[in-house]
Amino acid sequence: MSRVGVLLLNLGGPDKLEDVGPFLYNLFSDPEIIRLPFRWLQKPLAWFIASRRTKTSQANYKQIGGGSPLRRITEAQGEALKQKLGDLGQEVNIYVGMRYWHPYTEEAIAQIAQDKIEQLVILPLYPQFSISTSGSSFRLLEKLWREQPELQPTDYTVIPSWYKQPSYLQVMAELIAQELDQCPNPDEAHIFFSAHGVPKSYVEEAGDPYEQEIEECTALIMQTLNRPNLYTLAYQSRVGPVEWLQPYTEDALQQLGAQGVKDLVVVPISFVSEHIETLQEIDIEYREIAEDVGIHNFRRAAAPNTHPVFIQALAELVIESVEKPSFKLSQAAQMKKKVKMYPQENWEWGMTTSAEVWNGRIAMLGFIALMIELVTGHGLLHLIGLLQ
Ligand SMILES: C=CC1=C(C)c2cc3[nH]c(cc4nc(cc5[nH]c(cc1n2)c(C)c5CCC(=O)O)C(CCC(=O)O)=C4C)c(C)c3C=C
Ligand SMILES: [Fe+2]
Ligand SMILES: [Fe+2]
Repeated sequence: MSRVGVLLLNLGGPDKLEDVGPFLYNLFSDPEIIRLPFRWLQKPLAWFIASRRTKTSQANYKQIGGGSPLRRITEAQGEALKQKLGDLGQEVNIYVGMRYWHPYTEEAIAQIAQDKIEQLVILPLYPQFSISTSGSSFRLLEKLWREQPELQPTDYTVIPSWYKQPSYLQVMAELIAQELDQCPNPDEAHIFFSAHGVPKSYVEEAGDPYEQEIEECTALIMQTLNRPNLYTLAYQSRVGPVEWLQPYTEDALQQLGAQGVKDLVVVPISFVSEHIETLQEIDIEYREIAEDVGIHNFRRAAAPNTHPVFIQALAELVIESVEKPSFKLSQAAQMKKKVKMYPQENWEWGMTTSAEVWNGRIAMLGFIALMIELVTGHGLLHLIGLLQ
């Protein structure tokens, strides 16, 4: 029997307040998070935005105990999954690969090679695909294995997205029902799906399937729940002044308040663990907005975390993917053929470095323009909304 490993991909989060600055720098250095026409601009801009955001972000992390619970929860999910798969007769090693903080994806793949894993299942802990999340992690894996082919396991398979998985839909429905049943009139409470947003251009220009997968997922959860409640889908956590997917959570809450909604169950939909956007943004910021507009019974469905039905869902995904023919990172790219990844690379998944096309003179002029803009606060990046 071959040695099987499961690589859980996740975003990562700062463990303590001092980590917030470097974590934000890593995040904004990712061209799948800030899409710029020039690669050389990425690092200076990441440094600039991270420095400006660190204080606010630290204040938010302070409100949830001084750090992200993401590592702890992801590792607990991994432990529970290993146990569950063992019970089902499938012995596996579990690895956690975070995109922007420890334990980094680089560390995970080094360990996978050291453990001589022959068959690897790559499972992103994002139910829906986005260029900015699973796409970014897949791209990193491709790059790492291209640079160090000796680290690549003999066989691997990717699960690109899994929002239709029946046990996942079931756990989401159960978590919502639990909150509805605490309301005075359970059928009258409004269900409010709050998905993490992405800039609108990701969907409209780069072909990110994220919005469509979120909409489909929401409808499937409502079908599984099978209750008569009205529901809304909105997008949270907008960063910067460019347009993101709409409606924005804060606007939708105000609208529902104005319509006289009193009981609300918020459902975080794009992430499977508690993190800063659930514990701080929803539980503190959005609750305050809701209460101000008269929504007095504001409840939130818990994230699936280590709920046994959720762990069952992950186990089913792994078992199915081991049995099926393997699905490669290049196929994940092909499947999303219209998905444009790095803008610097001519909007393709491949590694053609178009940066070389830009001659030194243009780069130097651009660099001077950036420096002037950072000092004066005026210029093209402010105009197109990349700087505030
Ligand atoms: C499916 C989930 C997520 C999508 C899509 C996503 C896109 C996205 N995020 C930013 C900017 C930030 N994200 C930050 C934290 C953060 N993001 C997600 C998930 C998605 N992001 C999670 C789970 C977390 C939190 C990790 C934790 O610490 O618990 C942050 C840092 C926090 C803050 O300062 O608010 C930023 C910044 C962009 C720009 C983007 C799409 C382009
Ligand atoms: Fe984010
Ligand atoms: Fe946020």
